[in-house]
This record gives sequence, C-alpha cells and structure tokens, in this order.
Amino acid sequence: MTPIIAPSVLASDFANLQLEVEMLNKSQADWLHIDIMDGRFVPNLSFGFPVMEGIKRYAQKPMDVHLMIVEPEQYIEQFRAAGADTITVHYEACTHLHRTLQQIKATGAKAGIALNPHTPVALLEDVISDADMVLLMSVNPGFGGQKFIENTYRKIEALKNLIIARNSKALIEIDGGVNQHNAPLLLEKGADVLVAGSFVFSSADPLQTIADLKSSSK
Ligand SMILES: O=C(CO)[C@@H](O)[C@H](O)COP(=O)(O)O
Repeated sequence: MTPIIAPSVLASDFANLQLEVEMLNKSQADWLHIDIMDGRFVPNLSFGFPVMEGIKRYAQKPMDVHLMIVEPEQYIEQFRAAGADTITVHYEACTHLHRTLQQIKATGAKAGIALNPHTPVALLEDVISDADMVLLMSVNPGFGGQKFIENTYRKIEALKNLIIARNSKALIEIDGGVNQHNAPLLLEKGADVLVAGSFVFSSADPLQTIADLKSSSK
C-alpha cells in the first residue's frame, strides 16, 4: 500500500504561504499537515484561525490539523469551520478523551489521537475503536527539525497489534524527524501516514522529495 504523505506546513516559508500551498497542490502530497501550538501544551506558538483560513483558501487537499493545545474541546467546531478535515487532539491534553472524539466526529471531521513520545500505546486500549487515526510523535512536540526518536518503531508495532486486536480501522500517523532514510522501516512496521516538515521544505526540490517519500516501499 502506498503511504499517505502529509507535509507539515509549519516548516514552509510563511512569507510565501500561498506559493507553498500551490506547490503542495501540484505535488504528490495527499494531505496538508497543520500544526497548532498554544505556548501552554508545548513551549512554542505557531498560528491560529486566520492563517489556517488563508491556507484553506488555496489548498486543494485535505487539511490534517494537529492540535498541540490544552483544552482542545473549546475550539473543535472553530477548527472544523476553518477547514479541518481531520482533527487530532493529544491524549495528554484531554481529561474526557472519549467525549472529545465524539465531539470531533459530530462536526463531520475525522478524529485523531496524538501520543507524546513518553506515553504508552497501551493507554489507548479502551478508546482505539473510537479513533480514525493515532498520531505517534516521533520527536517531542513543539518544534520542527528535531532528531527522530528510535523507540517509535517499537511503538508502531505495539499500536498495530492493538488496532488488530480491537478490530479498529485507525490509521497510524508518524510525526517528527521523518525522512527518506527512516520512511521504509516506518512503513514496514505499520505506519500509514508520514508527516514531514523540514525534510520536505528544506530540500532543494520539495516536489521531488515528496515524490520520493510517496514511493518509499512498505
Ligand atoms: O508536530 C510537529 C512538531 O511539534 C511536527 O509536525 C513537525 O512540524 C514535523 O517537522 P519535522 O520534524 O518533519 O521537521
């Protein structure tokens, strides 16, 4: 199966955002990955609704929105209205995760759960069948351009086993430090979606880099 490729707009040139989005429209990218940071859940700020709406105006592909914010349930409907197709909330940020997943689905968006590198996959046992996707952070969230954490491979295997055991249809998304070297093993272990920020946008030829990731073998 070919992977879903979701370039992270966080690493794009914000001074030329329209051009960056148009480049992604032309590319083999499947989704646009949108990182929202609040300076509380993570020690960084990214952007909010006006920028997201600007991206949506030009984007011809689904928007995969990753909320690195506390109390995400306060903003679900607004993110959906701003164009989110998938909304992923952090396990660590949700007191009532099951309720928040239903809230996301009620808007018509797909519902994802993100896990920080230190959070065990086993904690998803009772909620995996309610998730459309699980995002495994393969760096500590908050910044692009960090080094991939190798323990992610083991977590993908554990998550895949849980998904099979619970008859879940959840996709496995990997986010952080993804590149052409680790992509084949990530896919072999069971990843379905690869997020890549700096690897795509810092490359000399982002269109070719996206095509290379897309053709990574499983
Ligand atoms: O969620 C995040 C960072 O918190 C990621 O989406 C990064 O933006 C991925 O960037 P690279 O590690 O690929 O540069």
